[in-house]
Amino acid sequence: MWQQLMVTVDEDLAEDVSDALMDAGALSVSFLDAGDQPLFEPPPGTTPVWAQTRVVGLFEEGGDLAAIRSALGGRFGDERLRDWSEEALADQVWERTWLEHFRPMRFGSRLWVCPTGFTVEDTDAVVMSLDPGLAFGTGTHPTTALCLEWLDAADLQGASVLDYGCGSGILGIAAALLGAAGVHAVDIDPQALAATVENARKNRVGDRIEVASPGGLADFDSDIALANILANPLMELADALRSRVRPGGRIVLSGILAEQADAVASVYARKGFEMEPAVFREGWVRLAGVRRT
Ligand SMILES: C[S@@+](CC[C@H](N)C(=O)[O-])C[C@H]1O[C@@H](n2cnc3c(N)ncnc32)[C@H](O)[C@@H]1O
Repeated sequence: MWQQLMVTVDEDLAEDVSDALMDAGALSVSFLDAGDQPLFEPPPGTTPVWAQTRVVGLFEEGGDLAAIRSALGGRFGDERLRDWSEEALADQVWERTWLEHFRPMRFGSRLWVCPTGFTVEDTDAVVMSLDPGLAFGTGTHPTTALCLEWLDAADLQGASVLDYGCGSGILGIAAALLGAAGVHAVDIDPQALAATVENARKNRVGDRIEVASPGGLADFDSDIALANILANPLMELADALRSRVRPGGRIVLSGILAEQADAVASVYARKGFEMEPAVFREGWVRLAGVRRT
């Protein structure tokens, strides 16, 4: 058994209360919209913000939740911590719980990502079955979705693809299912490489996907390199990624916040890529470009 401790706070206090719950021994902390209060109208290109957040700490059975409540009240003020509640939870596999809310999703015109056990009633569909394990990449994040839509619209027949920062392997596997002849999938996280191998096997493209850590990457030139990481590592990796894209080949970058798009695009333009206009979604950006010949 486990126990959950929940409290509603104003949005600006949520991070501090989360840190305090972790310091008090929480195994994880998550944020929920606190319910029916109005959503602030988000300015274009930014992520919506809720006025109040329900902060949920997960603890092992037997922890003294009353003492934790009292300590947080003393630190932040009881009046700022509203609607405390506690709940006992039965044992379950936590990293899989979210899969209950994961449903088939379509990206572009024909590419679908489906949790194991679901089917898609569309005869033209290209369907990826996905269990991300502990690695990032289900298609629910806007940056992954932007890359999947780019792949759906591209001609990948016979292409050589690099998936740099592969996470669950979602982008490389999508490329293989859409016709790529070979994919190199790279990550610094061994769990991501393990998830990619397993997901590639499940989607019957294991023979076309090679996984490696950045230092173990084989010598090759790709037609397309995808990297959904974050703006700073993408700028640091510009030379390494350029060296993996053949002249005339394409680069697709995401994990970039809207306000970082110009900086990342100009680094890649300086490295010899003809950059296209950025595509924006929910405060995130996808950049794409062609390596000049
Ligand atoms: C945001 S996730 C993207 C996962 C997946 N490609 C997607 O689009 O959903 C970023 C991944 O990049 C990996 N990563 C971060 N920095 C890296 C680096 N310098 N080299 C290789 N992988 C890196 C992380 O471990 C993580 O799995």
